[in-house]
Amino acid sequence: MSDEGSVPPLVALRGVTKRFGAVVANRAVDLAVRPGEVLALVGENGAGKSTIVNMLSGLLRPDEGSILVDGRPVSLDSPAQSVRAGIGVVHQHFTLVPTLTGLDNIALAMPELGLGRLNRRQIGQAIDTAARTLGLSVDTTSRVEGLDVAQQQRIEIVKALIHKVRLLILDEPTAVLGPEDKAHLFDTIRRLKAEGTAVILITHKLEDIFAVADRAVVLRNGEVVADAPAAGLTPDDVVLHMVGSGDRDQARAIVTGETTLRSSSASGTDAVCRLADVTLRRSNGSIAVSGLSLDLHGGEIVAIAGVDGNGQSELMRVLAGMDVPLGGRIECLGRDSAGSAWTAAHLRRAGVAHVPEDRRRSGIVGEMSLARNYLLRHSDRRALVRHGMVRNSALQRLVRERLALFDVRTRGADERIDQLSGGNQQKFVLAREMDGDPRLILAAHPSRGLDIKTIRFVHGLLEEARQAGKAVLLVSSDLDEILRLADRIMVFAAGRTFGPTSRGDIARDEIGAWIAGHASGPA
Ligand SMILES: Nc1ncnc2c1ncn2[C@@H]1O[C@H](COP(=O)(O)OP(=O)(O)OP(=O)(O)O)[C@@H](O)[C@H]1O
Repeated sequence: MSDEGSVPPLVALRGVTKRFGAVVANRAVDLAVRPGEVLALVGENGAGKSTIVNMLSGLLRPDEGSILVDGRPVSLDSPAQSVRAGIGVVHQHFTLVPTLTGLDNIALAMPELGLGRLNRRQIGQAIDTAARTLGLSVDTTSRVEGLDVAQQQRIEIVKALIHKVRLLILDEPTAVLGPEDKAHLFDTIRRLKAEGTAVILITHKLEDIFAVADRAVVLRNGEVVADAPAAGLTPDDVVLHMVGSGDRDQARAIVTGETTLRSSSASGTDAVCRLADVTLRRSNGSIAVSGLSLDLHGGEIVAIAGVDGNGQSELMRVLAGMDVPLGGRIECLGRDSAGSAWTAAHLRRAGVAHVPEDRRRSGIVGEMSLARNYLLRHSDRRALVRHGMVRNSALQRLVRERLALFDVRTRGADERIDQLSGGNQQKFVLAREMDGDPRLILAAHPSRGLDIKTIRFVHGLLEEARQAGKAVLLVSSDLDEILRLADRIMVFAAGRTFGPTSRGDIARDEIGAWIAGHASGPA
C-alpha cells in the first residue's frame, strides 16, 4: 500500500448515511481507497454493500456526508459524472446487450464517438490496449449471447476500463466464475494494482479477500465494523465482524461449514426422474447438450459443475417444464416430456421445486409484494386461495412465518420485492420454493449472492432434503459447494458432458480440468 500519511485517498466516503424510508442502508460510513490498493468490501446480505456501490457509481446520492476524490468533495449525480471522476463499475448483473457483439457493446459505452458513426478502428484499438494491459483475451466479434459468463465479464471489465478508470469496483465478480476463470480474474486485479488502479472488490467468498485484497472493510447493518489489513485477519475474524456475535466457535463452524447430515446412499431407490439420450437446444437454436442420459434418485444430490452457458440453464428449464427437449425423452414424477402435460404448472403440481438461476427474470416479479410473489408458486393451495379469492390473512401469516424461518431481512410481506437486497431476494425464492414438500428440487446456483452464514443454512436445507428422501439437482459453478454437497457429479463444459461419477471417485483437480474442458474424462 502507498504511504498513507502523504497520499490522499483516491476515493473516500466521509460520514455517509443513506436511508430508504425507515431503513438505514448506510450509517455514517467512512471508507477510503488509495491508488494501487485492493479493498475487499464484505458483509452479510443487506449489510449495505450495493448501496455504497450505487452511490459511487452515481445512481444514488448520500443523504448525509460526502464523497471525496483526491481529497476534494465531489457530487456524483449521474453515472456519467462517476465515469468522469475516474470510477468504473462492473455490476453483478451484467449490462450487456445480448444480441450485439462485444465491440458494439463497448461502443455503446463510448457515446462521445457519436451514434451511427462508430469509429470501429479507434474502439478496436482502445479495446486492444485495455486487454493487453490486463493480460486478457477478449472475444469482441461474437454476439454476447453466445459467450460464456467469464467472457462476458471480461467484456464488462474492458468496457469499464475503456474510460480512464482510476478506481474499478467489481460487484461479486467471482460468484459466477469457475476456478480457472477466477484465477484469471485475480491476475487481472493484480495487473490493475500494479498499474496504480484502485480496486474495490465486493465478495461473499472469504478466500477472495486473502487471495487478492490488501485490506478488508466489513459492514454490518449499514455500519463499518472493521477496517483492517487483510494480512492481519483470519476468516474467523471476518465472520465474527460480519455476524457480530462474538462467538468464535460459531464463527469457526460457519467458516468450515461443518455439517451434521451426511450423504444417504441412494442406490437402489427408484428414479424420480429419468433422462434418456436427451438433446437440449439454446434459445438461438444451437445445440447446448446432446446424448444426455441421467437418473435422479430420491435421497441424493446430483450436481452439475461447469461454467455457465454450457447447457445447465437449458437442462433446468426443461426439467422445470418451461421447455421441451429437442431430442430424447424425460420421465419425471409421472410426467413424460413427450406428453402434453409437460408444463411448468403440471411439473410443479407433481412436486418439482425450482430455484432458477436468474431470480430477477424468472424467480420473482420485482414490482409485486413479497406476499404476491409467494402466491406465484402456491396459488393452487386451498388454504391461500378459495373460489378465486386470495385469503389475505392466511397468506400474510404463512409468508411471515417463512420470512422469519429463512431470515429474510424485509419490512414485511407487503414490501415490494425489488426493494430487498439481492441476497434477501434469493432467500425469499428459496423460502417459497422449498415450501410444500417438493420431491425434486432443481437448485440453480442456490447460494449465489448469499453471505457465508446463509450459505451454510441453504446447504443444510439441501442436505435435509436429501435426508428426507428428496431428489436434488444442483447446478453450480462453485466447486466448494459441489464437493461439499454432491453425491454424484457431472460436468458440462466446452460442448461436452462428463460423468456422472460418484463424489468419492473423483478428485478436485480432475473436476477442475473437466470444467476447463481440458481432460478427456469419462464421457
Ligand atoms: N431501492 C431500495 N428501496 C428500499 N430499500 C432498499 C433499496 N435498496 C436497498 N434497500 C435496503 O437497504 C439495505 C441494504 O441493501 P444493500 O443492497 O446495500 O445490501 P447488500 O450488502 O448489497 O446485500 P446483498 O449481499 O444481499 O447484495 C437493505 O435493507 C435493503 O433492503
